[in-house]
Amino acid sequence: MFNKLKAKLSGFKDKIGSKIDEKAVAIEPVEEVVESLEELESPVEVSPSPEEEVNSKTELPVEETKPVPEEENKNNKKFGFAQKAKALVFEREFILDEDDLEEPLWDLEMALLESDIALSVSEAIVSSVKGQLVGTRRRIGSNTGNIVEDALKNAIYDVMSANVFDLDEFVKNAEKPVHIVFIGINGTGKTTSIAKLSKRFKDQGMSVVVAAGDTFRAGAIDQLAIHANKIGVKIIKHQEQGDPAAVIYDAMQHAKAHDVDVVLSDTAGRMHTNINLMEQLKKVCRVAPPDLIIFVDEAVAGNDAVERAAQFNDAVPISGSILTKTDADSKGGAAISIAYITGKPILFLGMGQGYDDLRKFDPQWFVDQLFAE
Ligand SMILES: Nc1nc2c(ncn2[C@@H]2O[C@H](COP(=O)(O)OP(=O)(O)OP(=O)(O)O)[C@@H](O)[C@H]2O)c(=O)[nH]1
Repeated sequence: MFNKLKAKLSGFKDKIGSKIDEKAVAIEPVEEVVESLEELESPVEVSPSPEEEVNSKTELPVEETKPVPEEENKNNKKFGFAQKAKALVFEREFILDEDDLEEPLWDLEMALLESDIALSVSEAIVSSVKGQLVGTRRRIGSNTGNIVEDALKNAIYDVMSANVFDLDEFVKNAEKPVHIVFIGINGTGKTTSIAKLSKRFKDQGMSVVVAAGDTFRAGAIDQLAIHANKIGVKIIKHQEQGDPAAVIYDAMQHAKAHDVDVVLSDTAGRMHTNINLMEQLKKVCRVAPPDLIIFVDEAVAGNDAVERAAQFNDAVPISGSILTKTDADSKGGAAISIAYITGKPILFLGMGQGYDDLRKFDPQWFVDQLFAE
């Protein structure tokens, strides 16, 4: 999972590491300067501490303070510089500045874009990483990997954690029946995700009905019926080519009459650009108002999935997304971008074809996966 993206992020860490090594080597000559300054220095008085200065000022009238001879003042300055340089070198620290980061950050942005992360999201990540690293003091020879990794983790976590909410908790606490409508294009795993969630809610002790609202594609009703049968939940269905709003309305009536907890409504796959089908979706939402609308798309579609999510969200405001086929996704771009672009959270990740291959989305878990050995 996300192997290509993992390799790219690790490349960025290495690049910053080499920058730091270069800078460490460049600092070495300063040590020689310090040594030669030390040879030059004649013993001089150390400048008084601020406390001594205050005391001396209170003890002596201002006019009695003697001016420091010019030669002695020079030595003091020299001494001050030598002290500072010594501190710099002996503590062997330096500060990362914008110049150090310019090239690696450019490479990072390219790597993120190549991983199908949307432009605005890549920019947000790069700007956050930059903000965290510029001005960071580093001890030469210390482990730089951690600060770079932490900066990347924070930046990715921030863009992925938009309005996170817990679907299980929502369903548990909402007035029943809870109605959830699933939308998206053909073949991305909508029906399979409905089946997975049916099992999840059933395993939590809730009663579930599925509504065969995809009356458009031949075989879609049978496909859902097979899943419902395997999982042991009721299906409400009409004839193919029937009105999806009518099927879903019936499913809600059935749920109310039989105290069913959750109604999961399938809908026909449709392109976000198909105005008639999008109008049909709005009708479904008017006739049987959903508590939640979940957009389903496949992670492997990358930027396309993110653009579709944004356009569906404009037509019927989605509550969140399920990204399927993450088990086959090496780039991770859709997963990283979708919540930031839509402002709606990822709810679950589909991670295989089995009913239990559904993972509740946790941005921290995702970010940790990206940096796992
Ligand atoms: N590897 C993998 N395959 C998945 C996942 N989710 C769904 N699939 C497979 O993707 C294919 C399409 O899934 P469906 O659930 O039929 O897709 P759909 O969106 O309902 O398609 P339509 O009925 O055409 O609208 C099936 O072969 C599923 O088994 C997943 O998380 N990982």
